[in-house]
Amino acid sequence: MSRMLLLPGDGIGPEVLAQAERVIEALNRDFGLDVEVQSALLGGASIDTYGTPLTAETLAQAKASDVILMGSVGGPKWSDTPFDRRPEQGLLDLRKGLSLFANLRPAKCFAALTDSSTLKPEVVAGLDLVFVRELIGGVYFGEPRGIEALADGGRRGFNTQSYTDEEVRRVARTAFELARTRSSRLCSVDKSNVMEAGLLWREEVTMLGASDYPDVDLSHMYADNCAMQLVREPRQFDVILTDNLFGDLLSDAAAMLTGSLGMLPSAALGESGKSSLYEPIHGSAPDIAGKDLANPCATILSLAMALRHGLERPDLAERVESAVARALDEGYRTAELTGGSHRVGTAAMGQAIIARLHA
Ligand SMILES: NC(=O)c1ccc[n+]([C@@H]2O[C@H](COP(=O)([O-])OP(=O)(O)OC[C@H]3O[C@@H](n4cnc5c(N)ncnc54)[C@H](O)[C@@H]3O)[C@@H](O)[C@H]2O)c1
Ligand SMILES: CC(C)[C@H](C(=O)O)[C@@H](O)C(=O)O
Ligand SMILES: [Mg+2]
Repeated sequence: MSRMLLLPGDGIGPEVLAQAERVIEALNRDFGLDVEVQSALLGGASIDTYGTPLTAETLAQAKASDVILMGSVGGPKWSDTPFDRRPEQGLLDLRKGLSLFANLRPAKCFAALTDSSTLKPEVVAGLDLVFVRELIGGVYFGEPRGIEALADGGRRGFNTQSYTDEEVRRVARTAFELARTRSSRLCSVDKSNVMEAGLLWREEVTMLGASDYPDVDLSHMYADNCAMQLVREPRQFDVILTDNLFGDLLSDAAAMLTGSLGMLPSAALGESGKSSLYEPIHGSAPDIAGKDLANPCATILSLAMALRHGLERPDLAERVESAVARALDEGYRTAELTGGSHRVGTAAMGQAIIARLHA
């Protein structure tokens, strides 16, 4: 028996996670999955109940779980509170508290959605790349940070971009290992032309590649060029290794290559054998929350990643991914996706996927 913790969060989080939960129930009932599910509050929902976005109990519960599946956190209700009491801080504390340093964000264009991208079909058809985003370092966590009053009466906001050699090496290892299971090509993305932390990043990745992964074809790219190349010719990439902030930005941009932000799953991994966290890359989408409009595919595909990486059930991961592909092939589309023949809401999309688990 494996243990899974569900953290629905805020906005569309509970809506999309409810669909993933139905998939888990179906897998437990019909396909030999043996997962015990618990739920807890995270983000704004936790602030409203406990006054803090992540309680010590929930963190302990997460540590005691094999895998954690999260919806999304945040929203306008909490956007005026100090950083340490914002919903997003709960997620950052969870990632840090579990030492989840490597964030895999696959951007895959399903055949049925080739026409749903804002880019030409011939640019995105067959796209299949993965970001390996460093997740618990960089400017998100660097000190000092703050907003201070200046002598002239003005104010200064400041954050610190910081990486140690070991922080770079451990996430780079994940990326090199992943590249070996794919086409053995790795592109490391940084701003080593501008930042010392970027220069150290490039040097460490280069040294690690030369010493431990000479078989992997390593290239480097500046982050601004990478943003441009992603929309110019995205299929040149296979595995992209990058830092916390660039990975956040570039993965949202890459989402549109696949048709929608609502399609991209993610896996946050730490040391093997420890708990890992799975979540769609999108946010709480306050503009569509509570309307049965959200696309649950990213969350259901995140569950597939949990089955593959955390629960050692690659067979069930493939079953879930195939069910998503089939639902799309048969024309099921949530509101934000173009094309298709069955315009459905969040719950009906979940149902369409569950119905295709058996095929
Ligand atoms: N991992 C997370 O929990 C996470 C990620 C990103 C943003 N956020 C938070 O979410 C809140 C809203 O942020 P935002 O509006 O900038 O980003 P967002 O990702 O919530 O939404 C951006 C746009 O994409 C659409 N969208 C997102 N997910 C969708 C889905 N599954 N189906 C259909 N459409 C979808 C939204 O309707 C919106 O128009 C903020 O508080 C932000 O901090 C949380
Ligand atoms: C909500 C926020 C902390 C988070 C991030 O910036 O990492 C989100 O944008 C993401 O992509 O998971
Ligand atoms: Mg993001």
